[in-house]
Amino acid sequence: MSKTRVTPEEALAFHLEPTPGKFEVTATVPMTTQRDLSLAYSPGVAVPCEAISEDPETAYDYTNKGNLVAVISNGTAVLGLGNLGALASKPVMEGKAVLFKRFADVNSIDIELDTEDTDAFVDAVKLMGPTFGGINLEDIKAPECFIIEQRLKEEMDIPVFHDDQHGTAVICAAGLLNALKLSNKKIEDVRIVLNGAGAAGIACLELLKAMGAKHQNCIMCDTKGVIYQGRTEGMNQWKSAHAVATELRTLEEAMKDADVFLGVSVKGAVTQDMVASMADDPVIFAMANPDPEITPEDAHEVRPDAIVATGRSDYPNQVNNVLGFPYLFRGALDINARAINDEMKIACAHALANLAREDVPDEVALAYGKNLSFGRDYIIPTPFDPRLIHRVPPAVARAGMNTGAARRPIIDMEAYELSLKSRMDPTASILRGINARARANQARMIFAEGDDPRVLRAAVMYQRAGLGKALVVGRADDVKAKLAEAGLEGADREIEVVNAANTLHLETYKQFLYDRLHRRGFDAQDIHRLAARDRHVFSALMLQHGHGDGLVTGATRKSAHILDRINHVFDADKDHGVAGITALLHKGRIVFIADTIVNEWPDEEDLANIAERAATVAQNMGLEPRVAFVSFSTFGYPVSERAEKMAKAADVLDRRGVTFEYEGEMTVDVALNSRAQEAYPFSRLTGPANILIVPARHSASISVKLMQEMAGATVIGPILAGVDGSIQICSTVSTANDILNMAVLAACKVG
Ligand SMILES: NC(=O)C1=CN([C@@H]2O[C@H](COP(=O)(O)OP(=O)(O)OC[C@H]3O[C@@H](n4cnc5c(N)ncnc54)[C@H](OP(=O)(O)O)[C@@H]3O)[C@@H](O)[C@H]2O)C=CC1
Ligand SMILES: CC(=O)C(=O)O
Ligand SMILES: [Mg+2]
Repeated sequence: MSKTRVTPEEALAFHLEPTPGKFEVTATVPMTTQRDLSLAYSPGVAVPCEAISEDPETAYDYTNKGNLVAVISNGTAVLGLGNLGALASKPVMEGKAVLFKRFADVNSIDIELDTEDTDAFVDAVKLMGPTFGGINLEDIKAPECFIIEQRLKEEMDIPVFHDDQHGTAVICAAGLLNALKLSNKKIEDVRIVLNGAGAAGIACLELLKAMGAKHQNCIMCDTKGVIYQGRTEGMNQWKSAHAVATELRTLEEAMKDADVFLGVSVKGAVTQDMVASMADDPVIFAMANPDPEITPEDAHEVRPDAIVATGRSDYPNQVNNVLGFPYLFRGALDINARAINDEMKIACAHALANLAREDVPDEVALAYGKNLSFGRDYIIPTPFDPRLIHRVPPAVARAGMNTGAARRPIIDMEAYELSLKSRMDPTASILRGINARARANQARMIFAEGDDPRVLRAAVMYQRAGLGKALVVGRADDVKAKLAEAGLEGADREIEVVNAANTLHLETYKQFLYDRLHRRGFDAQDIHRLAARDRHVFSALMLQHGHGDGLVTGATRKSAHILDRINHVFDADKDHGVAGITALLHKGRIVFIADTIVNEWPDEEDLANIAERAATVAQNMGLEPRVAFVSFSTFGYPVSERAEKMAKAADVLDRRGVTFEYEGEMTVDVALNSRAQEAYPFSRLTGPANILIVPARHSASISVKLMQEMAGATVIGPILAGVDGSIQICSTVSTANDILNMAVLAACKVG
């Protein structure tokens, strides 16, 4: 993994632009009309106020309390930079707030308290209790942080969690579980040296001991060296609890033959000589921020056998509490927890450790520019792993419910996990319904491109998810080798590998193709080549003959090429009413755009066909279709012959007597915005359109790609509709997950 260098200028510009700081507050309710104002403010607001006064628990229903966390600091231990004071800690606290939002959809606000007085700090936070669903304490130095957290926990009825203590401890434990697994060592046996006896250090050692590390095997150091029994200088009760009977006095002495070094102290506290003196296969977590106790380069130079982690995002193995606090709070908030207890933290550590041992999704590889698989450079999931949001909070919530921390236990855990998926990824809720249908259908899915690792992984996922049988077209030895390379050794035995050499049907396929193509310029030799050597044609022939129920292809070749090949076997063209429909998912909304693949320049009859196809797809995906024929004019103004066909397409549908809603022609804003639609009371649309029929393929392509690039919309499709066989064509940039989604669509026969 290459180091991403950030210059000081870039860092300042990032915080300055586009507006100073890192977030703003936006309203979730309409605030436009007089009526909105009457509801949001006086007099309407009085009603929830009285309801909460009568029953305080309803604050979780009528206010944002249940999803609002305060990140609170006094700036006495800002990262590893020391006591910079409350104001200077604000960039870190704003940063934590946006991490809460980005990774777990927790709303969060930073609060910097200008005091080093423990009582004043506790009083201030306590008084804020009604506002928040949880309190995340941050960068408060030890030992005051222990007193502050303890008192607030006792005196408040919402989770109070000092991130530098417990967030760090959870991640450190998760990473260590996996690092020890890789170096074949047991936590009960290893000698651990921890440098930095502050907030993070004390909590890390406490959790590791709760998970099996032996007191006598753990040496803790601070600025004065080893914390041994009998030491008096620079001590406090929290350090004393970890003092051991030992002759060792310095970090250097302690490091000799140690199996594990954990650094939560300051930059450069560890030397190469110290690392060189460690036991075989040493584990080094240099977690000080922003600069570690020793860089991975320096550690590896003297100990190539070391497993090294840091707190930074620009090295492999980022052991940083960003993997913990968003998900711990998500799980805790979702059960309206009274506290985050040890069981919830340990459940979080195990969920993280287990996730790192699983196959890594392509989205993660794309974000990091590298394929990751469990090993010395990947012992802990990366922050951009999309599975974290639906794997970690349920583990935390379950542990909270089992230990009495929940005010409102979750009844249906499966539904909860699905809601977490859709919370961060709007595709998930739509895919949920069709996934269930696909599972019920148990379709035999043909994956045409068995030489592509993404396709192979999608095929294995399809089968392992219980969606049906995966039939992979490819060479058996190649499939086996590529699966092993992708970390799926032996999975070739689960799927069925099919090819022209092992099928019993090649002659039947060839005869079919010959009958279809011999008057279109194909001789017997061409037919043999197509049937036996072209996997798209071969796969289409399998589907045509009922030797599979659906087909997914397109990951390796452009869609025009694929469509041409499929047309050798099926009538997948404009003249047979086939259309390509692309679903765009953005901000919890789904809009279909058509035609994105088949009709280059459709006339009004074609446009009406496309609308019918798109309506069927929408219905098959559980939506009530509302079609808008879009252009640059609305109901004849401005006048242009280019827009005429869009208005005429609606007339064609009138004649056909279709039963879904449609209207046109109109501009995209009128189509999508109910307020803009108010200017056209005669319109037959009862709400914003969810299907946009565009004038030509180029406008479809431009719209889809613009939404994808500018707005970050999720794209599904193009979904091929109207073919006499369930075929889906994915794109060459598809991830394994995208390919799996297309297989699910094919299994549901949405087209
Ligand atoms: N990767 C991650 O996720 C996280 C990393 N951290 C990092 O851990 C470090 C400590 O944070 P935190 O615990 O909150 O801070 P604290 O101020 O609570 O504790 C700092 C501790 O480090 C010790 N220390 C300072 N300098 C040295 C040194 N040269 N050698 C040995 N010990 C030293 C101090 O010793 P003494 O008691 O003698 O003063 C103190 O015990 C920071 O660098 C922070 O960025 C923290 C949280 C999360
Ligand atoms: C990561 C973090 O919380 C710290 O370094 O303080
Ligand atoms: Mg911190």
